[in-house]
Formats: sequence, C-alpha cells, structure tokens
Amino acid sequence: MEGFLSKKSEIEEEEEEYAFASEYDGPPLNYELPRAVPIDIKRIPTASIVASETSLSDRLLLPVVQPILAKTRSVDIVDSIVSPNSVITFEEIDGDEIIDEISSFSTLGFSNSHDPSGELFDTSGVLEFSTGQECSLELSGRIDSLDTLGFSTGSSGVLGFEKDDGNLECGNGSPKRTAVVKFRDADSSGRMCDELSQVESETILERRESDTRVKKGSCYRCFKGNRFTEKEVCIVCNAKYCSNCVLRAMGSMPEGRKCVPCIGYPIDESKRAGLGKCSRMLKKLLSQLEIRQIMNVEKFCDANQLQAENVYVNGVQLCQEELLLLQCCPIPPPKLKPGRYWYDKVSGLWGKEGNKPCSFISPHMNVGGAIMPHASNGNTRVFINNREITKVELRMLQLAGVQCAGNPHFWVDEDGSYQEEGQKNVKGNLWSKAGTKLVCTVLSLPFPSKATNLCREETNDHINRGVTGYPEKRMTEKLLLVGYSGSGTSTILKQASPLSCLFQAKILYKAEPFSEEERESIKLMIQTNVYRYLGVLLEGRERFEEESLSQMRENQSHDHSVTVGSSDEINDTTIYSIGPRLKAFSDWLLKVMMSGNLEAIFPAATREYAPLVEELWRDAAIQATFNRKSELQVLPSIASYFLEQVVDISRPDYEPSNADILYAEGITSSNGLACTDFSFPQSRRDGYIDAADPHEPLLRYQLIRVHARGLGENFKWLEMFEDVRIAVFCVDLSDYDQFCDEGNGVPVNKMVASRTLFESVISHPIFDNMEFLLILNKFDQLEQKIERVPLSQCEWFDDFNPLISCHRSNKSSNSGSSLAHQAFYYIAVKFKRYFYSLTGRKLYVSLVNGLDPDTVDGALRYAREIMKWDEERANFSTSEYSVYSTEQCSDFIE
Ligand SMILES: Nc1nc2c(ncn2[C@@H]2O[C@H](COP(=O)(O)OP(=O)(O)OP(=O)(O)O)[C@@H](O)[C@H]2O)c(=O)[nH]1
Ligand SMILES: [Mg+2]
Repeated sequence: MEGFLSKKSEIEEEEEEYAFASEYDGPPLNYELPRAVPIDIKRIPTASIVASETSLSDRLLLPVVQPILAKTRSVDIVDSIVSPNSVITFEEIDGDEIIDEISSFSTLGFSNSHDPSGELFDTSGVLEFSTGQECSLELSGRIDSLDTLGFSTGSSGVLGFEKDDGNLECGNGSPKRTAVVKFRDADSSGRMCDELSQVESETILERRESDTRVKKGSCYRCFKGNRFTEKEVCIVCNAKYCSNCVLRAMGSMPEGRKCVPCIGYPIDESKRAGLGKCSRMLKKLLSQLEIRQIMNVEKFCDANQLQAENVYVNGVQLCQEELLLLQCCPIPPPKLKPGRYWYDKVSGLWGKEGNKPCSFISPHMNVGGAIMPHASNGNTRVFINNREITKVELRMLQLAGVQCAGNPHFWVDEDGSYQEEGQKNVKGNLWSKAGTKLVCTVLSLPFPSKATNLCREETNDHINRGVTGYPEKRMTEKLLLVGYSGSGTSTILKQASPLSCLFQAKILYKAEPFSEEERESIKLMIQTNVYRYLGVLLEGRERFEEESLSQMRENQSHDHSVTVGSSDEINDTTIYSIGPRLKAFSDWLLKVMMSGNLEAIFPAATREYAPLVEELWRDAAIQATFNRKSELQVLPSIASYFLEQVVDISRPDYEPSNADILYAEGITSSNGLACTDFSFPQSRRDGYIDAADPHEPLLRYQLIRVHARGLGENFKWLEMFEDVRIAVFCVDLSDYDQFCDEGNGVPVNKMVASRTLFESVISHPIFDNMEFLLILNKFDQLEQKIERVPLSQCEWFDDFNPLISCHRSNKSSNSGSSLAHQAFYYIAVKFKRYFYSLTGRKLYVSLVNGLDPDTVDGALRYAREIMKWDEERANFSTSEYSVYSTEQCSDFIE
C-alpha cells in the first residue's frame, strides 16, 4: 500500500503520459459509456499479480484471451487473480453479456496497468515482470467501451472494479491457482456509470484539446521527436507513435495497427491499400510470427473490411454480393472506398458521383441502379450513354476530333466505338484516335488500356511498397510546366524524360529507350533542323556579302588612286562570296525554306546533297558567316552544336547520339502539349545516387508541358489542370535584350512578355493557393551575355546596380558573386516581388541550365521538396524550411 502512495507522483506522471497515448480523434464515440468508477486507492488490494520463479511468458495473453473474447461480449465487472504461468479463464456470469472485442480486453488489462515498483514492464499488452513482484492489475468496467483505456480517473489515477456489494473482491493470489476473471451483470454497477461518463467525456475533450497543443510531427504519446522520427500510424485515427511508444499505445493489435481506443472502429479508408503491409518499425520490434499474426488480422478481421452498405452505385446502396462482384471482377474499381459512385455499365466508365470519370472497370456488371443523367454533374448538354458529360470530357472529345456540335447523345461501347443516338452506323472509335491517349493522360481522364494496366500496376505497387508501410496517397504527382516561347520548356521536359537515363547513367529515372522507329523520325527531325540552320547561315551570308560589298564600294569611291578596271574585278568578291555551284544550292535551299516545304525534301536530300553540304560547310564564306552567328537573331543558340557536326548529320547513315536527341529542337510535340513521367527513389535527396537502393519504391511524377500558344483564348486550357500539384514557370534569363512582336507590330521586350504570361498564369483561379516554382533558365547564356549587354536593356531591370568587385570573374559561378549570379538574384527577387504583389504568397525560384541534366534534376527535386513542405506546412516554422533548402540546394532561392 505504502508503495502505491509513495509512488503517487510517478503514477500521475504515467497517467498523463498514457492519457495522451490513447488520444483519439477518430469516429464519434457513439457507444455506451463505461461502467467503472475511480476508487480510493486503499481499496484495491485485489486484482493482483504475483510472479513466481517462472514468469508469465512473453505474450502469453494474446492467444489465451482471443478465443474467449471471440465467444463473449460486453464484460461489466472483471475481478482477476492472475498468477504467473496460469491459464487465465473467463467466466461469464450473465449469459447475456458477451465481450465485444477480444483483443481490447487483453490490451485493456495490461496497457492500463501501473507499475508501482517500476520494474514491471508493459509492452504490447503483455506483462513482463520479474520474480516476486507484486502489482495491481487494473481493468476497467465494461469492455465494450474501449475508450475506457487510458483514462486516468480520480486522484489516484487508478481505475478499479466493484463487486455487487460495492467492495472489491480479493483473490487469494496463490501462484498455483488458476486465475479467474468473472463477468458480472452490467446493471449492478449502474451507479458508477454516470460518474464515469462524465469523467470520460471530460477526458475526451481534454485529449482533443491536448491534440491541438501537441507539436505536429512528434509522437502522440511521448510528444518527442519530429517529422523525421520513424513512426507507426494508427489506421483509424492517424495518431503517430514512435518506436518507444507504439507497442504501449497499440497493445497487442488484435485488429492490426490501431491505437487501443480505436479498436473496433472502421479504418481510415486512405489506409486500406496498406493493410497487412508491415512497416520497418514493427519488423524491428516484433517477432516474425507476431507480425504475421497482426498483419493477418489487420487485413482480414471484420472491423477492417469495406462494408457494402457504405457503397452506393448509381444512387443505390450495394448489397454484399454486389460489392463482392465489384471487388472480384477482372478490372475492379481502383481503391474502392465507402462513397457514392456512378457506373456506366455500357462503356465501363466509373467515377465518383458528381465528378468526371476516374477509371474504366469491367463493363456489364449488374451492380447498383441505372445511371443518372447528372451522375457526373456535367453541364455540357453532350451525353454519353445517358450521362451528361463534364467539360473536361467534352474537351477530350473535341481534341479527339469528335464532332460535338448540336448537343449530341453518343452511345459508346466498351471497346470505344461510338455512334450518335438514332443513327445506325458506328462513327469511329474514341480510343483508337491519335492523340487521345495523351490528351486523356494530361486531362486526368481514364484511358481504357491504361486503366487495366493501372490496376495491375497499382496492385504490384502496393506489394512492392509493403516494407515501408503505407503507400503514398497519390499515384502520380502532376507538375505543370509553362513558359514563354523559347524559354526552354521542351528541353527541361526532355531532361526529365526517361531518355536522359541513356546518357546519364547516374540518374535513376526509369528508362525506356527509343524504338528504332522513333529514332528514325528523330533523325529526320535533326536533319531537317540542321538544314534550316544552314539556311539561316546562307541568308546571313547573303546579307553579310551585300554589306561588305557596299562597304567596299563606299571605300572605293573615296579611294581615287585605284584604277577603275582592276577595282571592279576585285570588288566583286568578298570573304562572304561563294562559288556558282554552292550559290545554286544555296538559292535552292532558301527557296525550299521560303515555301515551308523543308520537311518534304527528306530523307532524299541526305542522299543527294550530303557532299554539297560538306563542301558548303567547309567553305570560308560560310565559316566567316558562322563566326558572326551572334548577329543572326533567328539562329537558336543550339544551332552551333548541330552545325559543327553538319557534315555527319547530313549523311544518310547518320545516327543521332543521345546528346543530339536531347539538344534537338522540336522533339516534343509542337501542338504545345507534351508530358513525361519520371520518378525519384523516395529517399534520394541529394547527390548520393550510388547509395540509393535500387529496390526502393519510386515516387512518380508527371511533368506536363503546355506551350504558351496552347493555353488557348483566356487561358481556358488551364482549367483542365485542376489536379496539378505544382506549377513550374520557366523564364529564359538571356531574354532581357531580346524583342518580339506580339502581333500588333510593336516590339516587346521578351522578358516583359514573359512576365505578362506569368501574370496571366498565376492569376488564373485554378492556381489559387497552388505552389509556384519559377525556373530561371539558360544561366550559361546569361553568363556570356551579361558581360557584353547590360541587364538594363530591359526596362523592367533598369535599377540593377551590381556590386563590382575588383576580383570579379564572371566564371566564378561558385562564389555566387559573379555578375551573372548577381543578375540572377536580382531577377529572382523581381519575380518574387511581382508574384507577392499579385498573390500575397511566396514564390520559389531555382536556377537552371536547361542543357545540364544535373541542374534540371535538381530543380525537379526541389519541386518535390516544395510539395512536401506544402503538405507539412502546418508542422514547421518558416525558418526550418529555409535552412533545409539552403543546405540542400544553394542555387535555389525561397
Ligand atoms: N544555351 C542554352 N540553351 C538552352 C538552354 N535551355 C534550352 N536551350 C535551348 O533553347 C532553345 C529553345 O528551347 P526549347 O526547350 O525548345 O524552348 P521551348 O520553351 O520549348 O520553346 P518553344 O520551342 O518555342 O516551344 C533550344 O534550342 C534549346 O536547346 C540552356 O539552359 N542553355
Ligand atoms: Mg521547344
């Protein structure tokens, strides 16, 4: 007794700790409140455990208690005398009362016990104690009220039990005696009920309050740790526990990873895919056998199953058979959760009520009711199989070339063949139209073949991800990439695409090399490009020739000492002049280019003209022109790379190298819409790629690039990107001295034009609250240019006042103080301020050289970090993430 009293403060401490462990913010508590009452500490000598030589073996209770609980329900009063090595039996006094939840009992008993001696350990609902120790085993009244657990009540902080006569029953505690746990009629302890319910309600409130006080990211039980501490999550209430607390908080886990108060409650549906997949943490804490047992119950116990009555299809509540049919069909709805769905039985389209379709499932199943016209909340007056389709679907149909004028009503079969209502002939097949797949992917609409693959992929995915616990909540994160023409978006897209793996082995993007056919078409494209660059050179040559001739003539007229006859001969040729054969070829090529038929001359041109191209390139006039390439505005910077290899490229046997493919213009679709999937291993944060585990699950991303041209009138295309996680805007740093014509004949500075586009994008309602990453691209060009051309060429940058250091070296890019770096910071700040003035939010900026895969990779990883911060925003102070990112990527500005 004294022991108890003297340890009072310790008990209280533990009580406090425990109260938090059982924190609960799961489903509403709608069951009967427990019938137990706080009692005076002096009155509990009863429920005691005495250990003998051979202690209760580890985890003895779970197998013992389970079969009993399976048969019984709702215990009211439990008196126990438990001795080591004993088999615990439970007696049902009143046949009507049965224990509700098996495991809760074992957990209840043990995780709530106190350890006055300080030597009794309580892990995962199992008692471990040393010889000769005595302690009280406190069990709360009714076991159907699982929430009794963890509530500290009364000054002693101990819950006790009352017998019929109001006294606690004392067992004799003999080590030899088999322990008996008696169940008593519920009513007899009725008077405790009110008192406790009050206590309990208060405690729940308290717990909820303390929930808001707890620092996010720390353990819900001990409040220690941060977001990086490994934690196990309750599959009902999402409470997170560190490895020290998890077993205490979750007890013996009779329904899997639920904290004790959540036992018996349905799981959080977002966790369904992770059921039965053990986490690393549990693997460290428990034996294989235990893990198998726990994961099995987690997956198969009744409480964790999807309930048919919670699923509605076309407005009708499903019965168990229908749910089974849905779950077991060849293409089931992915990640089915409780909810209301619509199902187009003809085409197999499936979606959430009021939303666009999300997948294709097996068609023709007799599940739920008939589809309703407003099932997906469409307002387009265009119908598919009696459902008014959504705006996005209409857009998809239009892009697929389906005539949608006149509010048609289509019948679409499971194979995609469609016809208009009232007409007999099939008009075509939706899914076989070129480009539909890309459009569907980008617009987040399902595509049939993919839907099937997706299901399989997903299943595998979950299996693969088993080791690390729950899967990510999304399959693929979408990033939208937009930029002013020529800013480098296609290059960035190419860098992110699987092909970069081909020449950059250290990048772990998933690779799928180009097929022969693809390589052939890329080859033609590069050859066409190089002819075009050549054409630009030839045009330039003509201009330079004319300029130098007129210069010469001017000089001549001043120089009277030269005789007329001889000067005529000399002045006809300049260093830019070419011979008649090359001149004829040049005229022909420029004519073809003017007619816009350059593509048509390939591949024949490579056979016929390769020798001429070689001759032309080696000609001094062309070389002289090439040396003045910076004066040729329309020649892209990348042209030099290709022109330097023009002799090889123009040959019929040319095979593009991976670098050629990367640098080539025009490989991504020119209609403005292109996307690529890439992935990162989960743990990869910086350059330690070699250390990355190749089996580690990958996080998948989809980079969608929309050309400024493709955004449509009033940027209506942007509406289609509602599920994008982050928008990436790309700016060409070297645009500051360039001008373009926006159609009204007035030249506009390209940097200003880029800012105007930026403004239109960020002010689109779809991007309200979305994170923006600004990529300042072509840093290499800025470095070259800024030495020659001041930044103030752009009116927006007229207040740029660089600090000129006497050691200034533009190439010292690492120092961060080169002129180009100062310009970069200045431009970044300009954009950040502009963004802030329009949105009141923060813009993330990263510096990129589009031709350098490392920097693109870095920027994409940075985008990923931003997404993570976005998710965990509430958890951290701003200073925390600033530090993190500056450490990670010095060229990124927040
Ligand atoms: N020097 C240099 N050139 C780059 C860089 N990034 C892209 N380029 C080149 O800039 C040109 C335009 O890049 P694109 O990626 O085609 O630009 P875009 O945003 O797709 O623009 P459009 O082609 O007009 O759609 C290409 O020739 C690229 O090779 C860079 O960081 N440095
Ligand atoms: Mg491009």
